[in-house]
Amino acid sequence: MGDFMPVKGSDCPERAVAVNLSVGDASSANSTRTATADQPPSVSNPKVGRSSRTCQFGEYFLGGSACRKTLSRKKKVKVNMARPIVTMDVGDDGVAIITMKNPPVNAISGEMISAVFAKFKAAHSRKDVKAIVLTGADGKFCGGADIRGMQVMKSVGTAWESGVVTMNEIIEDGPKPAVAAIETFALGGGLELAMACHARLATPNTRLGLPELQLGIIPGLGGTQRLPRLVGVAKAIDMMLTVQMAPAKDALKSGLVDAVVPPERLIAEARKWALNIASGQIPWHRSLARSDHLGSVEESLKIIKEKRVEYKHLFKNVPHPGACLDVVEHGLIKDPYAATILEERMSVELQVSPTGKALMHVFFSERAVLKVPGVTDTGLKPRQIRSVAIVGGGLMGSGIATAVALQQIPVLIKETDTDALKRALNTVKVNLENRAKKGALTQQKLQSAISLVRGTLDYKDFGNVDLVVEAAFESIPLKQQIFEDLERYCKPDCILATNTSLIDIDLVGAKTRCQERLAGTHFFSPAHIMPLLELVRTEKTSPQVQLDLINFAKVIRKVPLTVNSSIGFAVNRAFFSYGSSANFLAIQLGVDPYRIDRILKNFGMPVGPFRLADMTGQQISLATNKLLRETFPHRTLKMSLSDLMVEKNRLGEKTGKGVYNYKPGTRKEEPAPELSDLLAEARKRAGLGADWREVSISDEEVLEMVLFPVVNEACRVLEEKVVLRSSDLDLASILGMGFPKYRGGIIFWGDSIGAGHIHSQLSKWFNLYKSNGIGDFYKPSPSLERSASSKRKLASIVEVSQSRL
Ligand SMILES: C[C@H](O)CC(=O)SCCNC(=O)CCNC(=O)[C@H](O)C(C)(C)COP(=O)(O)OP(=O)(O)OC[C@H]1O[C@@H](n2cnc3c(N)ncnc32)[C@H](O)[C@@H]1OP(=O)(O)O
Repeated sequence: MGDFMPVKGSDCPERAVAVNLSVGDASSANSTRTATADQPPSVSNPKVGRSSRTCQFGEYFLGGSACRKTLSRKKKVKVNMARPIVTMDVGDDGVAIITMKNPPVNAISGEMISAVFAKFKAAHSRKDVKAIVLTGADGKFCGGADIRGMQVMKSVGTAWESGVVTMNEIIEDGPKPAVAAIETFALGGGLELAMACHARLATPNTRLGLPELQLGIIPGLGGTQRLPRLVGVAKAIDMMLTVQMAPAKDALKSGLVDAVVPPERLIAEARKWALNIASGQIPWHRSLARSDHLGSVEESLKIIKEKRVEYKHLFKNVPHPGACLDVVEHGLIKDPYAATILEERMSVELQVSPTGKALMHVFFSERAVLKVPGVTDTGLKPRQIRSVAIVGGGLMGSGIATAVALQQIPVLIKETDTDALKRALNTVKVNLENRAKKGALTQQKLQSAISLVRGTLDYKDFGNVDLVVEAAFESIPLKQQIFEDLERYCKPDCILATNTSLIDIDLVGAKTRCQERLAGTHFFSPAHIMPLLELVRTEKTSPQVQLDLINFAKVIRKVPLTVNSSIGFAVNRAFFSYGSSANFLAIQLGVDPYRIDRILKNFGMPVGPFRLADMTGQQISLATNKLLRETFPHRTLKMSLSDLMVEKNRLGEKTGKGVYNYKPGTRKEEPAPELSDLLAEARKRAGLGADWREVSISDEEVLEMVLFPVVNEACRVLEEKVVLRSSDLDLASILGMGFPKYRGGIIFWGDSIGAGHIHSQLSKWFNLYKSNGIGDFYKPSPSLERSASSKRKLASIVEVSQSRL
């Protein structure tokens, strides 16, 4: 623990940035203070002091009037405008309890923080107050700054009005000790407030962290400076960069909290602690002044350098992790006080950056997807699924069984013969063991999970299961037969689901009577790893069954995406052109497939289209393509390269050869020397004669030619209301296809480019290549066309229609 070392901000000669301090209307903010610092480290496009509109501290957290005006113009943004309340009660013992209340998570708006500061000032000026306890209402401390407010913020502004200076002065440098009494969570700005207090007490169920980086920003209320000084540089960086939320007991161990106490004693203990600081029995720590967790500057810089290497993968295409480390470094080399001011500036700059906007959009998309009008808002209670049966133990079936067993739910796999059954059970066992090796479950849980997986060759064992997931081949007659059998053998309230990735559920269940308990559960491969689960409903699927499946998805740690039944559902439908457009570029235009993959990877996709086809299997890519060509004959391209690959038994990873070659026993791809011959043969078969010439095309256009058709089809998915809202499709593209999260999802990205540009490029390629026999592949969809001509966002194509559900 560091000794008490008063930090008087204005005494420090190094603080060079003039900061005009004025916080809202209610605070102490009439004072001005001059602080100094060197130039801020820059983020990708630093514009501090150059933007057009002033950002006031109150606006930053959605309290300012300008921000309210922005909101009232944007009526569609749903914001909780209930006024936050901050109360202060002074006890006979001389402790002022300041309580933040802003349901549901006590988020910090401008109004709220101004009120907190005002209460601190009031407590400081009252003679009967000896010490202060800061806490949150309703059993929660604070979930951080109000993200809605940050989301609608448009520009940084010219004149800077800092809030962190006020916080430093009023809380940390204030004349009376303050203790944070923390329950449930202290996150982001919440933890920053707590760290500015002189001690922190938490209940055992509390989680603490600075998760700002998940939003594309960095902490902005001193977190990058105080956290390293409380827990050490390495741990602080790990926590911020990996968005870790430390449980109370770990926080105690690392020094982030001073004591863990039961909830019923939290306030009483915090009062005592605060009084003991006031009376000098406990040291009066000011976090910014501490150095007991820091080594020498050289040691700290070495750690930062190593962390830049360790987390290199997080820095690709985004500015915020680098900015975070820059500010930490700045505070270690220079002055932590000045660094808090730089940190706050950069945090706000990042808030208006494309990455910030995209990641905040994803934050709310993740929450919106759980809300299904007519299902989750009806007061129905989900029924628990206590046992599951899977029909078919192939790659998907065994993956699904693994996902279920991982959560300690009994699972029964049905196969058609003993050998297939043995293979399936063994695959599940190996999957589970691999998860255990990665730390996902303990040895005890592993043994228990393995014991919960059983096999059968007979539907007679299905009598008691609550859910059946059919994971057989993609054959309509086969699936129809299975569902007839299931209806016969399963109990009357058993949910019957199919894992088809493409076929309309109505078609699968055409011969089934119990339509209300029929649904699709479309897992993505590998099913025990991929987080998305498309829950496909028909007109007849009952709300109860939908709710049960949403709940089941959460239990098995999947994100449930409700979609209306249609060919390919949301993800496969929107992305079916991903591979076929790449195929067209490679065969018809002569673009090197490896270059195409590289361009897509640089953009942020986990793998390019050719590597993806090798991964899923060329046969599967071909089968999917065939089905889609039957459904959308005018706009589905033939996958001539996949066709050839299958013919030559180059099925991808599993045969060690595909578009790439693979060393036996590895998944590491290498360029295949024979590819150019294969491409030549594919061209010949496509009727491209001796006069064929490759086309010179920029990387940017390659990227657009692969991804704009995806946006185009995604518009159709919205138009047809396959998904409930555009943010659902954004999330689906991220979780199902690995579309880069920091680009906000396929529609959000399309809107960031603009419907006009996408439309004009597609129209150009449509006219240029229509003679190549590719039909309407590049033709803009009517909804894209309308968005372009009306200059409306693509996201507005689908409106959530409660009445329809
Ligand atoms: C200056 C500072 O450094 C900047 C910051 O502080 S940025 C903010 C940093 N904080 C965060 O990133 C934490 C974000 N929130 C969370 O992780 C989780 O919401 C939580 C752990 C606090 C609570 O989780 P949980 O109980 O599961 O509730 P959850 O469903 O996530 O949230 C409840 C509601 O609160 C909203 N909410 C949560 N945190 C919010 C926040 N910081 N701002 C605005 N709304 C928030 C959610 O959108 C949701 O709204 P809805 O009911 O309309 O969908």
